[in-house]
Amino acid sequence: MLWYPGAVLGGTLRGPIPHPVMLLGDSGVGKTCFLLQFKDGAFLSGTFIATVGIDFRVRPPWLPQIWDTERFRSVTHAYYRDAQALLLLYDITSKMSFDNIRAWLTEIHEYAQKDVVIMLLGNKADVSSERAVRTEDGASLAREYGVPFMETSAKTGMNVELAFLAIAK
Ligand SMILES: Nc1nc2c(ncn2[C@@H]2O[C@H](COP(=O)(O)OP(=O)(O)OP(=O)(O)O)[C@@H](O)[C@H]2O)c(=O)[nH]1
Repeated sequence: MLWYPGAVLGGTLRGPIPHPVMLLGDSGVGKTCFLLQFKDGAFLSGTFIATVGIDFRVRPPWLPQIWDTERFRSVTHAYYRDAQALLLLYDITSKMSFDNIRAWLTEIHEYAQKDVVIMLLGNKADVSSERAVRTEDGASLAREYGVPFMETSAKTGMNVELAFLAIAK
């Protein structure tokens, strides 16, 4: 466990976080935004996020222990081994991203440590008009795999800090 310095987190969260935490999930589910929301409460939309994404690829100094896995695809499996906690995201407006969760979990069980802490997150919960995955379906899949679940929004910040707190327990 380590304590993240306030400068890294911003906001109010101070506490032990498993080291390291990885964010997983299909492209576009909101991993980068989720991380940014956690880091400083900011939400970036549209094209600007692509620019930010380039910085993520070289892992900025303020982000030493949290890896945005999509950007490190080629070495992902090695990183799985070191992860103590995984946040697995799908997009509630994308049925495909939800359907792919089973494949992600298979990969996790194959490569991650046996005692890794996993949490399933249905992100973009603020876009209720375009919802394609029911909350019950997310909860039921999570039950099937024995992992905790909640819906989040990297845009409004809903449950973002809570998710990191939950995996820190
Ligand atoms: N409405 C809404 N949009 C979101 C949310 N999270 C992310 N987005 C948008 O979804 C798009 C993809 O977000 P990213 O954070 O780049 O997704 P990613 O999972 O990092 O995608 P890759 O980098 O391709 O792996 C962006 O246009 C974001 O603005 C959310 O909670 N609500």
